[in-house]
Amino acid sequence: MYPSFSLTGQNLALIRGDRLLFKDCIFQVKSGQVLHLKGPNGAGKTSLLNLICGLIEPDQGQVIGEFEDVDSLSSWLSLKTLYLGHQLGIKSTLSVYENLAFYAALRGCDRQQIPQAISAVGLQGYETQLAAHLSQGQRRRICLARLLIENVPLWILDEPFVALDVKGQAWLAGLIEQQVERNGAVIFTSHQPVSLSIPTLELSVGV
Ligand SMILES: Nc1ncnc2c1ncn2[C@@H]1O[C@H](COP(=O)(O)OP(=O)(O)OP(=O)(O)O)[C@@H](O)[C@H]1O
Repeated sequence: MYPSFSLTGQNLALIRGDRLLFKDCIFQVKSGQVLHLKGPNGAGKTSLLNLICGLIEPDQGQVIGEFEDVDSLSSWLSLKTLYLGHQLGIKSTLSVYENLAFYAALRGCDRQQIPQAISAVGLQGYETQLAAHLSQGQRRRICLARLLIENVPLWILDEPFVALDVKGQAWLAGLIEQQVERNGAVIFTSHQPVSLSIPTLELSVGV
């Protein structure tokens, strides 16, 4: 079980280019919770995820974190968060295994978990295939295998269900539920309805 934590967005406003994407945006997600960000294309969901991760600064308001063991929110986020964005972060010239070994080394994780993770995402038999030669859904699965290798309490997932088949979507929903059972938290965006068997917080992003 992960130690308890919370992230709170207080009266956030964000301008990108010359457009106000959102203002007076308030949210809270605690360990053991799931937050689904909703809104039409261009509403600012990815921008809000970037803001929560500290990659961009709000024009107003702030994100406050409560957590143990780490002295600043930026340190906590870099150690305790896995952010899987639209860009999969997969290197085409590396194999499935090598892509995951790269992230395991980066995060100081045990490589021995990689074969099991590859199998769990349905890529057994593809270990030595270059990512360039895989389908979009299979490339997405490499990226999702990181959830099984990097043992962190907060998952931030931007459209994680895209390109997954029906079975893959159900598998990912189950993985999110397991993360919550471990006292982790998940913030995700999805244009598709997502059926989770646990209560889900929702936030509509936009002005
Ligand atoms: N660096 C930037 N400079 C200027 N405008 C930006 C920048 N980044 C994003 N935007 C604009 O902010 C708006 C919101 O983008 P964002 O990606 O956050 O939307 P979204 O809700 O995630 O959309 P989608 O559902 O299509 O993924 C868009 O109009 C986009 O063009």
